[in-house]
Amino acid sequence: MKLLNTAVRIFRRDLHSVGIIGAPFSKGQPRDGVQLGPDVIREAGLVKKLEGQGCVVKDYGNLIFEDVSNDEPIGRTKQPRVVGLANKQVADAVQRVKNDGHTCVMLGGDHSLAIGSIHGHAAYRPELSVVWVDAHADINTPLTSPTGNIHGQPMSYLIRELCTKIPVLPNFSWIKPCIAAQDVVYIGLRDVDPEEQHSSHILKHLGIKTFCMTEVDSLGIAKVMEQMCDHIFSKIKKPIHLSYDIDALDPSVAPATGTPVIGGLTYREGIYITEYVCQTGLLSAVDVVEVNPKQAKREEEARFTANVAVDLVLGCFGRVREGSHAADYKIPDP
Ligand SMILES: NC(=[NH2+])NCCC[C@H](N)C(=O)O
Ligand SMILES: [Mn+2]
Ligand SMILES: [Mn+2]
Repeated sequence: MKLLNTAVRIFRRDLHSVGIIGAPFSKGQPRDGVQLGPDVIREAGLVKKLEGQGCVVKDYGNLIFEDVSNDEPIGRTKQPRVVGLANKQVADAVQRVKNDGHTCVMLGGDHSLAIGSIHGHAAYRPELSVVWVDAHADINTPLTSPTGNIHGQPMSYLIRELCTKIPVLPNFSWIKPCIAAQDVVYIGLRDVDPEEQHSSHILKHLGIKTFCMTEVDSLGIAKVMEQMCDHIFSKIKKPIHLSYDIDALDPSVAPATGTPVIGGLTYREGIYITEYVCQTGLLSAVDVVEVNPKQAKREEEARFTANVAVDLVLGCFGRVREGSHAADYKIPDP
C-alpha cells in the first residue's frame, strides 16, 4: 500500500507541466524595485528546482511593457493607462500559456497584475475559483482607494457583483468582470481599509469568504484550508487561481516587499497553503507578486525573500517536506 501510494504520488508529480511568465512591472504602486521580482525569483533557482522535483518547465521569459507618456491620474487613480495596457499583455500571455496546456506561473511585479492574470485565465476557463493569499484585500474601487494605487484594487475590477461601482478608466475597457463573489476566498488578511471592509461586508452577504489572521490563529491553518475547500468546492469543482502576495507572510519571513504588515503567516503556514492547494489537483494558475529586492535592508533579506517565493512555487507543484526528488534520481556511486 505504501509503495502504491508512493508510486501514485510520483506519477502525479510528473504530470506537472509549468509555464512561467515574468511580468517586470511596478506601476500599480509607487516603490521602485518590484519590477525586479521575476529576475530575482529566477536567480534563486526556480526552474532548476522545479525540474529537480520532476516538473516539465517552459519559461516564456519576461514580458516587455511599453511606457505611456502623460499618464495623468484619473481622480485619485494613479497611472491607469500604463496599468491597463500592461495588464492586457499579461492577460494575453496567461491565456497563451493555458492554451499551451501548462499550469501558469505569473511572477510579478506588483499585485495590479492579477487583473490581467485572472482575466487571461478566465478567458481560457470561464469558471474559476480564486484563492487570494494576502495581508491586504486589494478590493478598493477607484473611488474608495485611500492611495490611488491600483495594486490595492485588482479584485474590484474582476468581481461581477462590483461592476456597477467601477468608473470608466482609460485602457481598462477590455476588462470584463469574470469572477463571482462566492468563488473568492481570502487568506491572511490583517490590513483592510475602512471602505474595503465595508464593501467586503456586502461581499460577505454575496458569499465571499475571508480567513483573516484571527481565523488562522483560532482555527489553525489546516482547518482554514479544509474550510476553504469546503467553500469553493461546495457546488462544482472549479479550477483554482492562486494569487499569492508575498506580504501575506510575516515580514520576518519575507521582508523584501513594499507594504509589509506585522503579524503575518509563518513560513510553515505559507508553505502549507501551497501544498494543500496542490493536493486538490485543481491548481490551474498561480501569481507570486510583490517581491521587491530594493525594499530589503540588507542583501541577505532580498535573497531570503526570493528563496521563500521559490519555495511557495515548489509547494504548488508537488514538493512535499518529506522529500520530493525526481523519479529518475540516481544515487551517486561512492
Ligand atoms: N498588493 C498590495 N500590496 N496592496 C497593498 C494595498 C494597500 C492599501 N490597501 C491600498 O489600497 O493602497
Ligand atoms: Mn498585500
Ligand atoms: Mn496584494
